[in-house]
Amino acid sequence: MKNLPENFGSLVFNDAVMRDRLPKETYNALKRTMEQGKHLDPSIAHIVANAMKDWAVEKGVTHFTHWFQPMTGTTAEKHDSFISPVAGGGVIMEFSGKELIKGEPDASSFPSGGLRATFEARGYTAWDPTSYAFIKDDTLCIPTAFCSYSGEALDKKTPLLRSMEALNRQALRILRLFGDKETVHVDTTVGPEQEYFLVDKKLYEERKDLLFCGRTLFGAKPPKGQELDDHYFGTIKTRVQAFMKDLDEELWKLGVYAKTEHNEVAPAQHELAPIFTTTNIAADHNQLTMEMMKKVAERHGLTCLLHEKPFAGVNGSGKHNNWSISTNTGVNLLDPGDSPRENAQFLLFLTAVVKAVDEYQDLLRASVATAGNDHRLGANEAPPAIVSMFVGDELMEVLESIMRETAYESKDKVEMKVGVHTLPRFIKDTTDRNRTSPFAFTGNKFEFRMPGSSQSISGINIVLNTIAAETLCQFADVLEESKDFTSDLHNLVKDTLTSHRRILFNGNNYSPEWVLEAEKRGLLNLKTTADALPYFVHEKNVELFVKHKVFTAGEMHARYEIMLEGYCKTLNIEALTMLEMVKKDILPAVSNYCRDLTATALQKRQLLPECSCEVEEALVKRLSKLSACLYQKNDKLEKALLDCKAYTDLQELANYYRDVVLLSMQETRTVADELETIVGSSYWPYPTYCDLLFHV
Ligand SMILES: NC(=O)CC[C@H](N)C(=O)O
Repeated sequence: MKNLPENFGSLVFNDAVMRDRLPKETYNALKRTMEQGKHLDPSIAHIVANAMKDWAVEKGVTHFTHWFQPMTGTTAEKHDSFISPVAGGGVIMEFSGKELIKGEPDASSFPSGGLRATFEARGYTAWDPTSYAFIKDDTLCIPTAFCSYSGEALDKKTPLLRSMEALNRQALRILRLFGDKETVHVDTTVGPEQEYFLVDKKLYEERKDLLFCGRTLFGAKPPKGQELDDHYFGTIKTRVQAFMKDLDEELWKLGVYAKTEHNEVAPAQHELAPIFTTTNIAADHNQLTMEMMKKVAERHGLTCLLHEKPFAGVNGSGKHNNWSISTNTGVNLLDPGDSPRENAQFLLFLTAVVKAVDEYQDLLRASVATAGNDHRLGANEAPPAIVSMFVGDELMEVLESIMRETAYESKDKVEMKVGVHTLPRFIKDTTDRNRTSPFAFTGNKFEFRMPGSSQSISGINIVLNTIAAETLCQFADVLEESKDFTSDLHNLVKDTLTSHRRILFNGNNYSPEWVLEAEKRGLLNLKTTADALPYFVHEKNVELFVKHKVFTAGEMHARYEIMLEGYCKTLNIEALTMLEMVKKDILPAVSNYCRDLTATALQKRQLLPECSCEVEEALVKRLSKLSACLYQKNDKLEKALLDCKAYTDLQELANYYRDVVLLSMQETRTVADELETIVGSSYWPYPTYCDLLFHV
């Protein structure tokens, strides 16, 4: 792209465009709404809408859409053209303030967890002025929140905005205690690292499992996997490089700060990391990034797989959520700073997060619970299902010295007093990394490594923002009553860290010893989605979200139901795909191979009766045995699926899928994968792992 700075955000109705095209008062009013969350005066909406339309039409746009994020995890849009008939049979292009502010898509066909009955179709989309409008596929897209007629959130954006507001309220209370009078707004920021696989589109289309499920349900291990670590940061192949270049350009035009791209550990796996930005914008941008990855891949004859575990035996894909808290004046509140005051404030925020992660480990686990992520967590470089927090050895030593009130083992052996002493400089520059940790402090932010690659980041950040808001709120309640701030602050940090020390773990999260140790510490180990989701609606968690006005109890129960249903439906589709692949493709392929082997042996005998047919005989015998076994396993899976009908309770059904259906699928796969290693290549009905992973 020529002249990148000039073309960056060329498809976004951003600040520069608004300043240029809006009357001064309108611009200022809109800015106040964006920066301070102030209510938008409807009278200015019309002026904004008109300016947006003129700008878009100049760029060849004919349609607009409210762009929203229903509970499907993807985005939704309904296109309307700008045309409005005029006398004489012509049209003019129009876009009203009303159309900008509010849309009325049919809400009944989106998951609502019982919040909407099918006949109650009405739902509303409402403009989110904090995220810029943009042009995609010649359509003006207005980022919007989506709610039901009675106001319940039916999307991921509404509660995300509410959670950001909750955190803002509580963080400001803390800042005031430290004498900060300037900050008017506190936001969380996120930089989500997006992992993905690229496979050849033609090969992809030959596999029903990839088409229907986004992951391979079968596939024997290829002779080479990722054991040589030669793909990680390796030279990028020409075709992939061309894809990345195109992708960057598309994203830059949309104002997405695409920054780092590299090969990941598994063959055919890659990563894109953007520069961090305000959380709701980061969430919108991540959705756009995933959409663009898929679209741009198509142009290059590739398919982008965003599933958490498309291939067994190699790394899965995560979305590491780099989360921080910062003020409107640009101060990162998770940066230790240099003075005792900054350090004290940092330690208080850090402690709030430690307490939040410990007390709400169940919610964090539930926020990343999907059928796809179950395959990833705890395997091949992904963190395990046990939530713990890494702070690095140096910071841990400081925290220990605060907890024990003993001297910190530095040159001058100081006893660390919060608010009095200065943190050692290297805390700020820490470069420690712990790839096995689910939640790692990385110098000035937290990297939550559990989220799956296909997930919207909204859900996890709703949880992060709200749990941090809660612990900050508790701290503010105590400190606002304090008569001796420094001493009370020190004690608060010390006592809180001591009570929540169990969540801090710097070691290897993969070791079997950690599982036992974590159990001793009383940490949860929720291995599957079916285990984790019920925690979402535990009393303390419902209380939390209701208290901070992020969810109503009804909205939470609806979401629990949607997530459970999603889990069951995903497994059902996977099991049905498996049945079909075995019956229609794998068994017939084995049969064809056997038939040819038999014919060869018979013909050989006819030609030369004394000639050995040992190979054909041995193969036919082995294949017949294995295919009979596959037939039985498939039958068992089919019966297991039929038995699902007996369950009317959704949680029980999810448990059944976890305990019976998944197990049965695994048994089927084992036999089929063994067959794949024996059947001749030209007979096998699908491209193999070898083809998929090494042929881009
Ligand atoms: N290099 C890495 O950070 C690997 C991460 C791994 N792919 C995951 O699933 O989280």
